[in-house]
Amino acid sequence: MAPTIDPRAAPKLPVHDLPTPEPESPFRPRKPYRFSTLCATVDNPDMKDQYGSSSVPIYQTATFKGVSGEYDYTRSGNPTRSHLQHHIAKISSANHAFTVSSGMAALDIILRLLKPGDEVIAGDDLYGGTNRLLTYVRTHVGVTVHHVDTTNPESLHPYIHPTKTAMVLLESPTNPLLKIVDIATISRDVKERAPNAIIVVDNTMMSPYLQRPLEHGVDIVYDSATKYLSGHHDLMAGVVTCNADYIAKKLAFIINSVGNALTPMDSFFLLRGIKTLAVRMDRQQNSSQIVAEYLYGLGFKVNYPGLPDHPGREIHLRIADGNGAVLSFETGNKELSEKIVGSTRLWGISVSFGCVNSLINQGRAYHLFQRHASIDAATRAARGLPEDLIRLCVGIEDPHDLLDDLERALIEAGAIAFDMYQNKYVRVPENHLLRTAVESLQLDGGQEGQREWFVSAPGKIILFGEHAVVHGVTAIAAAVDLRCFGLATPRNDGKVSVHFQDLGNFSYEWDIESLPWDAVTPIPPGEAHPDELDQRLVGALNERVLSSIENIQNGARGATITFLYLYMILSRSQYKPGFNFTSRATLPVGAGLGSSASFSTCTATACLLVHRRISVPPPPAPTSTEHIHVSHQGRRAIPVSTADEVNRWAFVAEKILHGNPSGVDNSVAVYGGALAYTREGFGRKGGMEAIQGFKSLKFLLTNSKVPRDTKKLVAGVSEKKANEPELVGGILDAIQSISDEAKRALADPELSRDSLLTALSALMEENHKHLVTLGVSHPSLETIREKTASPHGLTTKLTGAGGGGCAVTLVPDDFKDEQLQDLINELIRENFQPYLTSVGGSGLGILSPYAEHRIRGAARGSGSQGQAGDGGDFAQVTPPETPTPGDASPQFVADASGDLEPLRTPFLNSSLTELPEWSAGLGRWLYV
Ligand SMILES: Nc1ncnc2c1ncn2[C@@H]1O[C@H](COP(=O)(O)OP(=O)(O)O)[C@@H](O)[C@H]1O
Ligand SMILES: C[C@@](O)(CCOP(=O)(O)O)CC(=O)O
Repeated sequence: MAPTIDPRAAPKLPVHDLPTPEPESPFRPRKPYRFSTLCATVDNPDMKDQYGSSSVPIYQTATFKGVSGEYDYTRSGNPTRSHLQHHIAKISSANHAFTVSSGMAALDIILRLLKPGDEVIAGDDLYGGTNRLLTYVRTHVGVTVHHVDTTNPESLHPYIHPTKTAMVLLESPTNPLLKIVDIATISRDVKERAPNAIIVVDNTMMSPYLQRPLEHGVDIVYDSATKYLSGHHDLMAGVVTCNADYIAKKLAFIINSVGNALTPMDSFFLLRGIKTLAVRMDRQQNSSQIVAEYLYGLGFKVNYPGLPDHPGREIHLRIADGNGAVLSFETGNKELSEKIVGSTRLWGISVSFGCVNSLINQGRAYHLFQRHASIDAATRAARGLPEDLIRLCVGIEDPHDLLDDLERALIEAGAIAFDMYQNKYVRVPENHLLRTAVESLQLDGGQEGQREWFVSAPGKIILFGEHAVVHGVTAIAAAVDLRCFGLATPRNDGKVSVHFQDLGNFSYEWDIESLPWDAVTPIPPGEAHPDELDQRLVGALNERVLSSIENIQNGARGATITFLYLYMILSRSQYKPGFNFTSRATLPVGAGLGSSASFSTCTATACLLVHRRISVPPPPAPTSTEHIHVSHQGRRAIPVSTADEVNRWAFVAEKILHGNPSGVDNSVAVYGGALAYTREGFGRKGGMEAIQGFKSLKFLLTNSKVPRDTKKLVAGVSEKKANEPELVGGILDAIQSISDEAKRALADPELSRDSLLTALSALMEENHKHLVTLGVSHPSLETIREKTASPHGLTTKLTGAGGGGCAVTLVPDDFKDEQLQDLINELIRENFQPYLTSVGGSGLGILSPYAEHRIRGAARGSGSQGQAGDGGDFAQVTPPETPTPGDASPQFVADASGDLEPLRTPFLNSSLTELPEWSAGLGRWLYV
């Protein structure tokens, strides 16, 4: 999308006296400088600096000595302010300029020209502050105010009185609806009918660069210089300009009497800001055009004069030189608008506009920030200020980043979704039911019945805070490049089945109707699961479903109950789809790397998808503006609301497997990256915070291969806490300080890499000792610590629940590859299982269900086909133990239709080393 505004094409070049180049020859007329040159050139021949300073000095003084000088008292005059006012007059085509303490102060000075009995005609889409002051003047001064639709010049005619009409207040474009007012025609009409009326224009939205109303017959122009003129939201100022000497005299008298002229310091800063007005505005309005066209292309109602069908565009083109950098759009739904505004990151939620940073706000934000607080709801409605209106004030950031951020917010809020037929994002219909219908139509191709869903989620390492996190302490954890995969394959024979290849190849199937439906209270879509598990359902599953399976091991029992619990509680009475759920992981199971959470996340996602309680918009397909979407290539294509829903249900699954989980593991499995996680309800502020700076760290994970049970270890620590509250309380506090310190160190840009690694090593050492005191270490873990410490000098701590499982070793940047290989070999000789892993990668992934995103034929084979996927950093030293391949247990019966499912066979057949690459090669993965 090319910017459509070329500032050089601006047709009008105002003629200014100062400064102008000398004529090139007596025959060639003087050529006026262009606007940006005028802006940057602060030059007043009548006020040459005694030292030739290039920047106007700040005369920070209240008084001036002597009796004959030009200045005596800063309220009445100050050299810094004089320079500024001269400069503003020059760029505004004005004979006179005044600067006061704010935009409202400027209007106040102007309104003081009125006297009792006067009549004012004003627009009906005015800034709330203007409205408030007008109301005050009306009630306290005895002035009559007529609000009319100034977009139609004729609507003023009935109110123009030859003698009584004293002032006409206009603004174009209006804020925030960007309505265009023909200030030239209105000025002419008013002058013809009421020659003494003063026509005033608020020019803040345009600035003198884009519009100089004095050139169109207006008498007074005012600007809130807090906006574009200064440009950085670092000062408040107002500007008043005019041509007529008699008006200027009155204004000067009022400003001096009131005493609100701009201070020397603010005058200096405003003068500095003005020098860059043109360049800022060029960039801001070019980006605005791009943003406006993007939103318009999505089908939103967009208010921006740069759009071809904007009402009054012809008039605007006549009176202005550009379209400005404020636009607004409507979503059709107030709550949706609130979500969009709340989901942006780069666009700041703030009042005002004209700053180099982009801002966003909306109906409710107007109330919150009192932007339009002085217009009550009824008046707002009457004046057509829609509650769902979102105003965008575009700054100088890279427009691609602005679009990226806006697009992500629109996706997250559910305002746009991918349309596979058009191969692009489109606006989602306002009606949610309709939206869901469209999604299911898109996903199912209009057919009833199921499709295959392939999902995956990462394991995690906890660097600091395991166990303590269960009791409300902050843990610091990150996703690892080892994942669990889950495949839901439809069945048409009224059965549901599971196949857990990593758990002794366990598989089983049930007639759906034979499940204990009498023991379940399904939770309707949109409702949350209660904090406590439904023990009636857990009991029924254990006693009536699992008891008939012979020799089922604990791991498979837990996984089966987890699956069936979610399957049943998420069902709706009429809709109990049959399918097989198969899981496999490149993660070692039960080793402290969060296999249970990644399994829980896959199970929850599969059940939610199959029950149609979540759906996925595919990522944008390649377009000519590819660079704009670069951050969405497969990533962040799953809306946060969907991720939140999965996370809630993955936590329920973790409760079934773990008893009392903290929620850190499933949060990492769903959101990926690295987080500081604090559980709610323990006095500290709960929640998650993304942690940067983790991804570049290198870790060696070593599986001790000693099996252990997280549920028992977590319960053991709780028991110790109950028996020895002081000891455990002290340890919890100490671990909290460790996590806090680690967080600080990771976020500290000043800290050198060496110091960071040293700090993290020391904190890991300390955290491990506390875990030893809590009784969750194991001799095998201590052996790994010794082997890595001597002679290699590396720091190792247990990670996860301990009691065996895994240890994590921080590998410094300068640690030699050969030495690392020696260490790895030594650990393998000791019968440990090392993995070199990168951290901080993607969270939940769903293979795009859209045919366009699948690679044909990829499912049939296994191994390295298609492009490498997200697991690119994966560097497994030795594959984790491959579960013994065996035949499916006798109970397992393939799909009754006899069809070979497209993905299931290759999924089961690919080796663990091939699995990441094979799955990545199937097509496009969508990530949280
Ligand atoms: N790939 C998988 N397939 C089925 N169940 C799994 C899988 N991975 C983990 N689980 C479930 O999670 C349990 C392991 O949980 P846990 O002891 O907490 O280990 P971890 O530390 O790896 O999370 C297993 O016994 C099983 O019930
Ligand atoms: C011990 C704990 O902090 C982490 C458990 O991790 P894992 O099950 O060992 O992967 C428990 C929890 O946070 O739920």
